[in-house]
Parts: sequence; structure tokens; C-alpha cells
Amino acid sequence: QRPWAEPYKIKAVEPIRMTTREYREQAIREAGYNTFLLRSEDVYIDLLTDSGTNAMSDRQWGALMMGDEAYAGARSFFRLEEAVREIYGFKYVVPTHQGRGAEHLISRILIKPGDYIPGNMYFTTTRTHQELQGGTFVDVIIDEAHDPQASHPFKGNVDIAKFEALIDRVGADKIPYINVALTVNMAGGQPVSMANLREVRKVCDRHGIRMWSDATRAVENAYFIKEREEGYQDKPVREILKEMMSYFDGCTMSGKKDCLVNIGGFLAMNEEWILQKAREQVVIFEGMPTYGGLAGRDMEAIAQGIYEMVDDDYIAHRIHQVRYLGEQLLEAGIPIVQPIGGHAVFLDARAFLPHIPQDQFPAQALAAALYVDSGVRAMERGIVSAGRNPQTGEHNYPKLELVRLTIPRRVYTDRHMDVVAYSVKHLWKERDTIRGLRMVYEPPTLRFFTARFEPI
Ligand SMILES: CC1=C(O)/C(=C\N=C(/Cc2ccc(O)c(F)c2)C(=O)O)C(COP(=O)(O)O)=CN1
Repeated sequence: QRPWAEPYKIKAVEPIRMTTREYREQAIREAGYNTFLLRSEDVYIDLLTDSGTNAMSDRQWGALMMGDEAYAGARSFFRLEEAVREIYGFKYVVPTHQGRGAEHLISRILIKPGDYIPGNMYFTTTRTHQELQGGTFVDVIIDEAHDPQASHPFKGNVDIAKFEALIDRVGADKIPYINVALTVNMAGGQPVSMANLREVRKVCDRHGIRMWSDATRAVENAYFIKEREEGYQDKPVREILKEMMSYFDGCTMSGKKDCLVNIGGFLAMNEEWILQKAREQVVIFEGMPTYGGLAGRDMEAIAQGIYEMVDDDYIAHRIHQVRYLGEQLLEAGIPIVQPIGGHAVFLDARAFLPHIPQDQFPAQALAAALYVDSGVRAMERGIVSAGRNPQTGEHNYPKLELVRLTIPRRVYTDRHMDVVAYSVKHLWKERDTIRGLRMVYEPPTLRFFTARFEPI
């Protein structure tokens, strides 16, 4: 079996350095045991996020020089529009500074106070913008998604019965749209099948409910359909993505993931009245509709990234690199979310640290311990990220208490993955020495970004 190699060669490098353990113990203390508060220069291998941390290609860097910085009607906007039309298939697009800019616009346009927005598991910024408009997020994902060890091939699927039960309970006129995330970040980067998209479309058509996508990692989703769904093995990912998006009325997009850029996003749609509304709103919050908070050069980079992201060799390598890390941990008997997701390996912190109760923040403690052990930065995706219930003020207690090892695109080699695996295996042997944390500073919203902790 010929070994996998990256389908690219390196043209520029950015030195990284390993620090000492005592240095890292000091650094994590100063960062309040919150990996978000570490300085990048103190991080050896940065697996905090795949958002905006991807390497651009020579063509993308070259495209920056072609950026048209005209305030209105920039050429670069029309190149972005053309790429979205060709690859995603939507008629209209409004650029935004990043994904949550698009979430903000669509929430303001479609959600009225008292509305319900069903979705396949929550995402932090998505739910926050729905709640800011007086909407209530309702989780309609299949039960398997909440079980880290359940090995369902499409754990991101919408549970049609749950969706229809919500419609029966509150009425279709209280549901402006269903938000289908492709893939489902908080479930472990899990995909939705094409068959499920068709079923959701049928329910939406029957009740006149719009079908919206959070298409942030839709190319990874397309790759899983190619691998796992009958009839798609011989189709290029580009074709699978186009079919997936054809079931939707529109999408929000964080270009910082699939589209291989460091900043940027967009709202895309097929209905002209939504385009009109988005153009009215975007000038208030992001900028003219032909730049939406982005420089012309950013739009050029996104357009080029949209063409590169559907290259079959590129996406196959991307998915396999994540799997390469996950499989090493599975071989060592380390509990991770299965099947291995598209953008990250998720450690099951509840199973990793059964001696730490959830309100002592096991995933937060594990992420901090990993950094001290090896300078690898991961992200907490458990009770801290789940925040508090707006009605009761109580912690939300998610079933999934996870540490996300998120692999940026085209940045690290498999040797970096070996270093990460070595460190996680070492921690696994020493897991009984890891202690719980108490939160000593808690911000009111999206607390995980800036909260501070101390060891108990
Ligand atoms: C599926 C989806 C995302 O993954 C996403 C972002 N993701 C990030 C950055 C991040 C966001 C929120 C956090 O709680 C978080 F800790 C990390 C991430 O690392 O995964 C956005 C929003 O896109 P924006 O970041 O371009 O605005 C919308 N939809």
C-alpha cells in the first residue's frame, strides 16, 4: 500500500518552537487554565481550531494582488459571486466578515420573537444569534449524535420524527427555517447523509418551512457521503457538494474553514426578497453589499479557495490526516468520538477522566493538562462551551464533554500528528493525576472564550 503524501509541497514556512514544562506551567496559570487565553507564541502545535488557521495556496496569495479595493462594485465581489454560483449553486451572495456575520443577518431577517429554530445540535454563535432575535433553538439531531461511542455513519442526521413533533407542537408558522449544519461541529465533525437531506426537504416542502444550511464544513460532509453512501463512490466531491446544496434555500458560511482563508464568510440564498433584506442589513453591520466587511483581496482569496476546496486529492488527504491521528489514539484504547470526524479528533473527557465530575470541568482540565504536557493547544467543547440556560441560569449539562484536537488544513504534517498522539497517550497513562477546576471568572455570554479557572 503506497503511503499517503500531502498533495502539495511547502513553499513558505513559519518556525514553531517547543518550550519547557515549567514555562508551560507558568503560561497556563497566567491563562487561567483556558487555552483560548494562551499566547500563540507559547503554543507548539496549535490544534485550538481549524477556523482561519488554514494555509493559503500560492494561487490564493497571488490573488491578493488582484484584489479590487473599490468601495462599491468591486471586481473581486463578482469573482466571489461567480465562485459561489458555480460551486455551491446559490443564485445570490452577500459577503460578511466571517460566519457569525452571516448568522446575524439571517437571524434578523427570518426570526421573530417566540419563533423556534430546529437544528442538528447547537453551535455556540449560531444559537446565540437565534436567541438574540428572541428565537429558541430546538435540537432535532438523531440520538446517536449525543453518544460518543455510537458508530453511526451519519451522526449529523436530522431525526425526522423530532422535527415533525416540533412542527406539531408549535405550528409551522412559528418555525422560520430549520438550520442543518454540515458537518456537525459539536457532535465531533459528523456528517449528514444525502438521503436525510432529501427527507428534510420533503418535510420542509410539506409545511412551507425554509431549509437553511450552516455550510461551514460542507466539503468534508461531501467526502463522507462519497465514502459511506450508496451511489456516490465514483462521483467527484464537487458534484456531491452541488447536489447537497441544491436541497437548501440558502446557507450561512464561515469561509475560514472549507474555503481555506484566514477571514471571511458569506450569506447565500435563492430568494430575491431575502437578498434585498440582507443588503439592507449588511450596510448597517458589515459594509456595502459588494464587500460586507471584507477587503477586495479577501474576496479574491475566498473565490480561489472555493475552487481549491473541492479538489478530490486535497480533501481526501485532509480527511485522512485527521483519521491518521484518531486511529493512533483508538489503537491505544483512548476514548474518542467515533466515527472520527472531518476536521478534528474529539477526546471523550468524561471517559478519560471519570474521577472529575462535570461541574469541575473535565474537558477544560484535560485541555490544560495536554498543553502543559506537550505545548499542544486543544479546545474545550463540553460544559463550559455549553454555557448557561437563559431561563434557569443553571449550567447546561451536555452529554458530550469533549476536548477537540482540531487540524488546520494544509498546515501540519503527519509527524506533528505523531507528536500529538504521543502526548495524548502519555496523558492517558497519567490520567489519575489530572485534577478538576473551579471557574474563578465567568463572562455573561460565550463564556468559554474568556473564562478563567484554578485547579481544585
Ligand atoms: C459550524 C460553525 C462553526 O464551526 C463556526 C465557527 N467555528 C469555530 C470558531 C469558533 C466559534 C465559536 C466558538 O464557540 C468557538 F469556540 C470557536 C471553531 O473553532 O469551530 C461558525 C461561526 O463562524 P465564524 O467563526 O467565522 O464567525 C459557524 N458555524
